[in-house]
Amino acid sequence: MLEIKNLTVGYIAEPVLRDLSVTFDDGDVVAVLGPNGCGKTTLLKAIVGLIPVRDGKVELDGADVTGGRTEKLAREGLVVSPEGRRLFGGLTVMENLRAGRFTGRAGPSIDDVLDIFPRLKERLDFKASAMSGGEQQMLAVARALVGGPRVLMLDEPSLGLAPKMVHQLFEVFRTLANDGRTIIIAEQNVIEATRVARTCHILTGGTFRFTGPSLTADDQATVQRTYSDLLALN
Ligand SMILES: Nc1ncnc2c1ncn2[C@@H]1O[C@H](COP(=O)(O)OP(=O)(O)OP(=O)(O)O)[C@@H](O)[C@H]1O
Repeated sequence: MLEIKNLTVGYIAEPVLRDLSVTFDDGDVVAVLGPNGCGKTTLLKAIVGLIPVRDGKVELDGADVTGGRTEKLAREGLVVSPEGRRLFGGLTVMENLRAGRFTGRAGPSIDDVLDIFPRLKERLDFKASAMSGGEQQMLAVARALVGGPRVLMLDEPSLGLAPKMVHQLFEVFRTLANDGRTIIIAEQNVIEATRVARTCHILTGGTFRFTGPSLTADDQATVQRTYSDLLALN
């Protein structure tokens, strides 16, 4: 279980996140929804120690991991697949996947992951930088998966993907959660995110303004309507 307690984070005087608290349960698929610049990336970065926490705590199974080293947290199972992919552009697909195993954690094998993304199987010797944006997105997720994450956080995974691919990728997230992983999807694509998530949080003004289930079509409509209403207010 990943718990965020009274988190305050910022870059300059004015914080981006203020006194934000949330619990991410094992095996849940969670959407963190919000408009450009609301702080979704900031939240994920703060969880994995990429930016300093001003106040509050990050706890993994009750242990305080606030401000931990990103690499060490990945070995403990907290992994972010960042927006903009951040792959090793000069390395091949296979080399990128091998690099993802640095965590030493048990998880899907490279072959397992290639079965999920057959497109990558056909491009194992391609340099990451020579692939399309969508293919790079798949590789970023695949590389995170071979690290055996317990909590996999994805920053805008739909970015640059064709709608059909977004749909397929989000179905993969649902499957991954079935074996106990927590999947946290930071997204602006509210329609796809609400379809796959079980819990949705809406982030505006530095904190979560709405939290709700996303299990039925009615729930999903409620989240989507609330999201539009909150955006209209800001
Ligand atoms: N390195 C930085 N230095 C100063 N301010 C920053 C920095 N990174 C982000 N910010 C600011 O923090 C706020 C939150 O940014 P963040 O990237 O977390 O938003 P986001 O919700 O992920 O947005 P998007 O959906 O556009 O990626 C924005 O106002 C942004 O300008």
